[in-house]
Amino acid sequence: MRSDSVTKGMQQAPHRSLFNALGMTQEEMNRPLVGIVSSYNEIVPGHMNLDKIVDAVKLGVAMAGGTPIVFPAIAVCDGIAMGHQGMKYSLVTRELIADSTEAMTMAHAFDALVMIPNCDKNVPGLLMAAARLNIPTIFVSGGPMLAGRVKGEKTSLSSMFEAVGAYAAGNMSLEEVQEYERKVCPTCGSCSGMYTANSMNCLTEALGMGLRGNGTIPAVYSARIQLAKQAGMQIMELLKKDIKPRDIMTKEAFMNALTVDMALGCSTNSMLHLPAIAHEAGIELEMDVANAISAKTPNLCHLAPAGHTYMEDLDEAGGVYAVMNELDKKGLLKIDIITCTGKTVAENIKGCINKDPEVIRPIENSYSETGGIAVLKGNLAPDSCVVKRSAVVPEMMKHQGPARVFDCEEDAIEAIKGGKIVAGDVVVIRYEGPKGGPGMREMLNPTSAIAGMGLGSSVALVTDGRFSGASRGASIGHVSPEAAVGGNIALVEEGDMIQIDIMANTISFDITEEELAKRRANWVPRQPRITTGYLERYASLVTSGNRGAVLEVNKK
Ligand SMILES: CC(C)(O)[C@@H](O)C(=O)O
Ligand SMILES: [Mg+2]
Repeated sequence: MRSDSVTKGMQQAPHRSLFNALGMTQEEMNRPLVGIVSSYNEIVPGHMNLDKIVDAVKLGVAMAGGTPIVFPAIAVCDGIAMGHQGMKYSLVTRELIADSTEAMTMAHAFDALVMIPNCDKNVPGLLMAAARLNIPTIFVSGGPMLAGRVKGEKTSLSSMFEAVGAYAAGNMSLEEVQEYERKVCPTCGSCSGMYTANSMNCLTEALGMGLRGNGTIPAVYSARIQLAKQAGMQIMELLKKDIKPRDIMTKEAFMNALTVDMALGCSTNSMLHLPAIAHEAGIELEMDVANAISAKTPNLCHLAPAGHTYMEDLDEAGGVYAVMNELDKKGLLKIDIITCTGKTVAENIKGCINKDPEVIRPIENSYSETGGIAVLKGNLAPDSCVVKRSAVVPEMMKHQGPARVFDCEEDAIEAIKGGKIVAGDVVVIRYEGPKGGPGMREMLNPTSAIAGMGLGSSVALVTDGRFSGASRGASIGHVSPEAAVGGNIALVEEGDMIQIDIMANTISFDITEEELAKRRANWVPRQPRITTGYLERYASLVTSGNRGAVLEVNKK
């Protein structure tokens, strides 16, 4: 056992003295040491219940003969970090979570790990750590929040953000906004639409790293506690059989995850995180691959913000396995690959039928023949950009309009709220990329303002930053290369005509080669906005959005 190096032999007598200090018995020291990575804290609503999950996992591990040992991971609430400088510190925590988990695991020679994430960056951060460390690992998340209820209708956080836009446009009263404020987030858990946290928790199941229900069982259901106990017991099975993350997270598993992503209509952030996780597993996931999968995968779900169904509905309908079952009818998944259940995908999804065709469309009656996400390319984004196609209204699938250029999110918000953006405009927000921000801010405020002010069917937004899973409309993000490294998005000028064709996967602006060369010659790099601390180091190492914004030494 890996842990023998801290528990067995004469040289380890000092180590054992410290395990004694922890109150551990000799029996516990003799058993496999299972690290439980707890993302519990008191600021993230999606994490405030993780202490209960941790307790249940510990019980499961102990029941199956292991010694559970808890250590923490930090976690940011993107909702609370939204729309201010704090959002620069969100994506960047993904790397801190991965790195600190690596450090704790290596330092203490754990034999196996149970990862307990829930919100946006903890899921990919811990999946990255799992792929990097490659010791037996299983995931159990905290689970989604129940939907809120306003005026008898289910609702969620995306409507809350849009209510602010509606208020600014004079379309909603203060009392109504306050009612949303009180009611949209009624329980603990990750906010109840197909936002980033739930997208990533569902994809953990699709990747084979979490048990059935990991993505969908609501945080407040007792079934979530049972799932945690099962995960605790199952890690001991994985340890016995020596099934490791890279045995599970193969190229085929990532293809399955991308396929499920397209069917579920996941957050565009999945297009950052899946390549980053794959990179840790030694697999390079190109954006072109995502597009090829999107081209042949029907979109089956329209959860909020694309529609009016929520995670609790998806769970009732049969969850991720039921979606996979639909996809399997057209042979869209690799089903003979191993998962954390110790079984293949085929064995896992057998008999998991779709119980609600309103929530999971049958494959022969999909929302669209192609997937929820589209990757676009053209002179505005030579290395690609992404859009949640399933949340774009038909009128905006093809759009042409003048560029309205802003060099930061705040300036764009001021213009939108000030009524300076009109129907037809294409709002360009740049210098918000991984290096430029730094930290690639997630911009739910401008997209919600556009939607809430009734401009969703006439205004597009293009950025080298990123979006929330709660963003809808023609919100096109991750433009690569980003402005800060001199990408073409830095060369766009106010009034340039921009053409977007989402079904054709193209995005460009009208400019001659000569004019583009002239603008490039005149372009002067911006001074970094932040020159101290973690963000300075992050900006110096981060790659572009199309590479998953992974950190790399001495590379662009
Ligand atoms: C606040 C949200 C909704 O969680 C957002 O951060 C997302 O990415 O989906
Ligand atoms: Mg987010």
